[in-house]
Amino acid sequence: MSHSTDSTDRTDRTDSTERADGAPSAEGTGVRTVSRRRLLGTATATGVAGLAAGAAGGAFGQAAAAEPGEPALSTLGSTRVPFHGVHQPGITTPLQSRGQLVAFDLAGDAGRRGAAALLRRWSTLAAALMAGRPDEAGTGIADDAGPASLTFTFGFGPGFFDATGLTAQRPEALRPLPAFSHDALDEARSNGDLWVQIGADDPLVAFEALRAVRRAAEGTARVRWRMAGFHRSPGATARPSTGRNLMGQVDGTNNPSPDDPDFERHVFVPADGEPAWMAGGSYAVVRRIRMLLDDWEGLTGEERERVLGRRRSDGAPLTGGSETSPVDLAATHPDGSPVIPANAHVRVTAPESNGGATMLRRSFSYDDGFREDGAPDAGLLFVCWQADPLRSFVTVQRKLDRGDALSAFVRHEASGLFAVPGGAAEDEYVGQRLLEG
Ligand SMILES: C=CC1=C(C)c2cc3[nH]c(cc4nc(cc5[nH]c(cc1n2)c(C)c5CCC(=O)O)C(CCC(=O)O)=C4C)c(C)c3C=C
Ligand SMILES: [Fe+2]
Repeated sequence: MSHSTDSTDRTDRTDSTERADGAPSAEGTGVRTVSRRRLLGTATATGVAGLAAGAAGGAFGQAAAAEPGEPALSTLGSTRVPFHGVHQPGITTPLQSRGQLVAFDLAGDAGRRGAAALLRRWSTLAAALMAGRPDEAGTGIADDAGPASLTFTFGFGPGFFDATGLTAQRPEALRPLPAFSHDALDEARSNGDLWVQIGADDPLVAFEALRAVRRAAEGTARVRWRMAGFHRSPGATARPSTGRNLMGQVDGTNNPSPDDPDFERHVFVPADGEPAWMAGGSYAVVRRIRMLLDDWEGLTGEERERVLGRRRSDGAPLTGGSETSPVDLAATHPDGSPVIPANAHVRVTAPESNGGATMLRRSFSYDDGFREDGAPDAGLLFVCWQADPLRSFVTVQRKLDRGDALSAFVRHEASGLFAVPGGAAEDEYVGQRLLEG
């Protein structure tokens, strides 16, 4: 575990107001274009950022060059992430500003053949849209935009295996999550046979992608639930920095980094792991966690910081230093009380408090308006990735359930656990090793 940069939501995106011909762009148009020289420079920058992820088999962005005589797309729009690879995209890809999470249930007569055909269609579609090729079956929602770092990530829920006659292939790690005492789960918005995570740096691109996966599923699977999330827009801050959640906290600091020697082991199923079709894959835990924002905002700034164990202003631990300084869990005040309170969220969740349990958190915020009682229906679409959910998420969530100061201000309202197979090779579709194995 490193206390270094957060690999998931920091990226070397270059903001430029130069036009394709090198002249500065018109003030106030909001359009950002880049010169070819700048574009290549940016491609290198994003490539370097991506190589860390790429070394872990993750995705990296590439800025697309414009056709001669055509204005270049902005770096933001033209950045694309490869679909094929050892791991699926959307796990180590820097977190995009828009997320669409959608779960499907297979139709009763779909069976293994129907499921295989669907995964083949989805993979073809994802590869095309992520490369910036238009969806011929669509209505052109995102016609003017580049792929904007679009990613698709496909997963299987526990029910998928019975529905396709592949019960014997169901991973041991996909056992249903235990009930936690603070859960208030809505079954209609939980679980599902299939799960698709879509990320993009443009809302229209993300929405078109959602429409496309839904259209391709027609007759084979129907939508069970859908959740839309967001994260800070690239370029919104003076320099790339860890984003904040809707409680105002810097969130993501202590994520494991692809540079950590243990990263692969913690996040991905090894090449010789079980079951064999999950090699290079990962398990995603998805939790819709509503924040009790009115209660939270009723606390003083100091109280909020003690709930978390970090400063609001810059995310530094209460034991001092900067955002990336190690959290000193042993530090005490002169009266002997711990500087990081016993029930502070960062103490309860730290790997040191959980026998080394580690997960990669890659969550979106959500805002679904107001509930009937007037309270905000907003919070975190918590998504975490790990090689072993029992060892990682379940261990930490059990501990949170027993005594986490943050728990008084959140409600877990929906839940899912999905087996996300490894990435598809060039001549493969996602899940082929399971469905044709
Ligand atoms: C079971 C796992 C976790 C759940 C559920 C969870 C919910 C949750 N977390 C925040 C905000 C923050 N969490 C932070 C750190 C952190 N959280 C978890 C796990 C879960 N969080 C871990 C493993 C860690 C890292 C611990 C460490 O190694 O120090 C932080 C601090 C900044 C950071 O490191 O990311 C914040 C902020 C919310 C709001 C939330 C539910 C809505
Ligand atoms: Fe947390």
